[in-house]
Amino acid sequence: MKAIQDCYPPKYAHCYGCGHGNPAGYQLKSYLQEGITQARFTPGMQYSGGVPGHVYGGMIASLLDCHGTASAAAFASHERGVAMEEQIEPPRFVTASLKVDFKNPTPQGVELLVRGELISVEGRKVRVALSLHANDVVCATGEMLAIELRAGA
Ligand SMILES: CCCCCCCCCCCC(=O)SCCNC(=O)CCNC(=O)[C@H](O)C(C)(C)COP(=O)(O)OP(=O)(O)OC[C@H]1O[C@@H](n2cnc3c(N)ncnc32)[C@H](O)[C@@H]1OP(=O)(O)O
Repeated sequence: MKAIQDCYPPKYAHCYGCGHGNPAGYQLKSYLQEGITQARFTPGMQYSGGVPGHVYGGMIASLLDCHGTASAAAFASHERGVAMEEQIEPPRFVTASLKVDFKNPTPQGVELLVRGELISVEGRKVRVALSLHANDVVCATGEMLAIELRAGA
């Protein structure tokens, strides 16, 4: 199955978190299946937070950020009745607002699961509920407002 980010054309594939054309980035891969988006990622040990053994909060926020915009593009496409991979120019969403709640420490050295669920689509605005899990524990939740860029932007 093709990842949502792998549908981004090369000129939009340089995002540090999710661009498949950025060899120094995370190259996050998100998938839409049965109405839910999911991504899996294991941060390197250099992304240590202040407490030994815990992941840095900025890393967690960036995973929610990149998974959220990918989710918004996939959800909006689905609402329009077309899959991401069927489009030459899929919709481009950027983060206007991202709220993160850190619920539990996120352990290092563990594969993290990031999930997204559609809250609403209102014109160019897509709201996505996000969560990040480690060992089946919810470590963070979030809510994103993603905005579709205007044509030609
Ligand atoms: C093909 C694959 C590509 C793939 C591309 C790959 C992208 C990967 C992105 C990774 C995630 C990121 O880090 S993205 C990078 C971080 N984000 C950014 O740099 C975005 C910076 N901000 C902007 O460029 C701009 O503010 C935009 C594009 C978000 C919105 O500007 P605009 O297009 O002029 O739209 P504007 O009229 O202002 O707003 C539209 C509607 O949204 C509302 N709105 C706007 N901002 C907010 C806000 N913060 N909180 C609440 N509501 C807001 C407005 O009230 C309005 O509602 P109403 O009046 O219509 O009701």
